[in-house]
Amino acid sequence: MAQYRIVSGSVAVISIQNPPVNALSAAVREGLLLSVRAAASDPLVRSVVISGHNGPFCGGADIKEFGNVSHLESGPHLVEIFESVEALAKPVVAAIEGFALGGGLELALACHYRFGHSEARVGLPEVSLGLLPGAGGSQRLPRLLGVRAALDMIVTGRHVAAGEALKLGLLDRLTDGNTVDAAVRFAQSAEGKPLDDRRLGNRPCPPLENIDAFFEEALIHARGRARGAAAPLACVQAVRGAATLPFLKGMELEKRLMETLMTSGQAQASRYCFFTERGAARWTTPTGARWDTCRARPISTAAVIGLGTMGRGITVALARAGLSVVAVETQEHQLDEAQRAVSRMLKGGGGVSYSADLQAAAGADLVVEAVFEDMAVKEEIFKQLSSVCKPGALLATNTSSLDIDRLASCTLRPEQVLGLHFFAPAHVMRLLEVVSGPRTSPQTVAAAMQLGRRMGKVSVAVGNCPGFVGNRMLKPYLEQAYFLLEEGASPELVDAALEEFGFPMGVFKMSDLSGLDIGWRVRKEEGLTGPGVTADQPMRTRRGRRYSPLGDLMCEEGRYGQKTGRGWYLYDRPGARVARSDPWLRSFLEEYRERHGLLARRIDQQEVLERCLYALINEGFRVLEDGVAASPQNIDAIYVFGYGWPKHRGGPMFYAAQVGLARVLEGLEKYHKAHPDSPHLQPCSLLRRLVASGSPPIHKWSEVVKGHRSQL
Ligand SMILES: CC/C=C\CC(=O)SCCNC(=O)CCNC(=O)[C@H](O)C(C)(C)COP(=O)(O)OP(=O)(O)OC[C@H]1O[C@@H](n2cnc3c(N)ncnc32)[C@H](O)[C@@H]1OP(=O)(O)O
Repeated sequence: MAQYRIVSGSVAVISIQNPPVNALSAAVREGLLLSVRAAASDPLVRSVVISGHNGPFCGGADIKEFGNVSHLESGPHLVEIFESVEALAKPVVAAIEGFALGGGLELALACHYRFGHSEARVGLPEVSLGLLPGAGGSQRLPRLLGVRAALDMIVTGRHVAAGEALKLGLLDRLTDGNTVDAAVRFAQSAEGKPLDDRRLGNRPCPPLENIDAFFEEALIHARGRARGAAAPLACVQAVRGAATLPFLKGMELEKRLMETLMTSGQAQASRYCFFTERGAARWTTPTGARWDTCRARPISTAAVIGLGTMGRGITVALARAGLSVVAVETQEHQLDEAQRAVSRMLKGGGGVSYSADLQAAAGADLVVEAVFEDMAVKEEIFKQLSSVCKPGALLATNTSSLDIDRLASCTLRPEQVLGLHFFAPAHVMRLLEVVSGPRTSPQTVAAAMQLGRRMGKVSVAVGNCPGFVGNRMLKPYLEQAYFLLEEGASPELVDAALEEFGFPMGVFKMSDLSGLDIGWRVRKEEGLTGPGVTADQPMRTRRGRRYSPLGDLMCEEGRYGQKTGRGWYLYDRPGARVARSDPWLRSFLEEYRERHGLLARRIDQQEVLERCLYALINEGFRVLEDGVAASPQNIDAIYVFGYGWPKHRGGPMFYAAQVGLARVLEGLEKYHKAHPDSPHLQPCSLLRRLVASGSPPIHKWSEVVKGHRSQL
């Protein structure tokens, strides 16, 4: 689908037409090539403008076709089309509005001139799909911008705003007006002028000194950031080809690298993440409410109660989304400090007012309570909010694990109570768990989901249970990590295995960063440790299950992690970030093992991964079984956008499918046999049923889940 028309007597305007993002589907590719040929052969046509229909220039290749070889191979290939564009003997101008991304920018690079709207953005984001710019982009961009700037864009995949693109030389001109009209005028002025120098395929790459050393360093840098992803490294190799090989040889290299990436599990996983991120917007809840059947009331004013780290971040996120926010902190000294911190983050006032009085929340459409994790305190606040707030106002808690229903019961409006579980730092992290209880109304969920989108979050609707989805699944993962320490592993060994898998941080470094005292407080609330535990109770057993008191003992020593300068690792000072091994911890673990008659054994990285990840995945199946998450895709979105699960591994449930459900089951059976006192290792019945049904692909799991739901 490409529209072809002649304007101003001599300019062929080819308009890509494939809403919503004008992706280059087989039909578009067919239409584009036919149009280019028509323009080439029509003697009346003296120049060409390529644009996108109804706004965006082009969002790139059609990602939906990638999983389907027959679709991908039908119609002309992008490389062939772009060659025809570049070879055209008449000037071709790309008129870029909205965005030119991936194949869209590669098309623009094949044009002889690029006109952009001042609000447009351009980029080669293929790397985040586990790919490289495989339609000439890796070869043409370095020839236009030079190696450094091109490599940065290709390896990071970042979107570049029009102003920067102009400075880089990626766009030739900008306009604030109608881009197509401006491009048409320009195309006419270029008619008959020589084009050889405008064809990037004809140009050499601008020279670079110490080319070998430059790429050596680029590779090391990319490897350090890639966390096991292959695409960034392939991008470096392809750009090196552009810098060192003639164009056609470089194109051959690009093709070879692309073929390897395209068929890889990593590209499949990254593509899956692209769609799970967007699919989360089509939410459903355990009570049967759906995204397409309820309308959300817009929220324009909000109050945040409690201005600790979370409350401040939430205030910033809400203000940046354009809401007018009143930030409430009853402790005056905290209020002053918070006001300064929020203003710094917002670089000014940003529509936020401050108060020490809960009454200030009276006029808000939404209240987010973000005080510390103490049920009694939260209950008291919800009681007060119920009477202070205007009718219709939504009351949300930012608890990470406490019971939403209990808080709803403290109010006279349980249908307007929900959880908004932000992740720290709340103004940065993409994930938002929108937690509904059995009495939360569909309109309340709809409003929260809409607000999440406004804040630029990946919002996932989940049901209410301890820890919701993310933290519930994290618990068995953490538990296995503690057990591994008891059995002979070190925090360094466990973290190395997880970081090699692709997590930005291993479990113990993560725990030091977020603070060991948070989990300690939750365990005290749950009666697992603290004054409620009697002296006659065995230290390593709770409620008939294996329990590791290691985290509690660390807290009793005042080792809360980075904030105290000591945790699972040692830090130079409280608040410092660089983790060093701590000889104290080694002795502490040795003494602990001796005291409890535990024999340290050799533990390898494979066991670390299988015990920690399979336990987490197993809980994911339970979450599905219970209906707390609506789909495995939602669980994966939570883990990728909130817990650092590497995108190129798709998320825990996708990973389980990729490893093979039968293998995961076998692993869990093996470990449960070795550790029968650890119920999290006992394979859950949904996993067993899926394996018994022949391990269907992930998008078919819901059929097996359906007949199987427990009543929450
Ligand atoms: C030989 C191979 C050569 C080249 C390789 C490539 O070109 S790979 C593709 C490179 N392009 C991209 O990675 C861009 C991906 N898209 C985006 O980043 C955003 O969608 C975009 C374009 C910035 C628009 O964002 P916006 O927030 O406005 O919309 P949204 O993301 O919700 O997307 C709307 C619907 O369009 C679907 N979609 C987006 N891009 C593509 C695409 N390239 N192919 C197919 N479909 C695409 C997206 O899934 C949404 O669908 P929906 O059903 O509504 O969820």
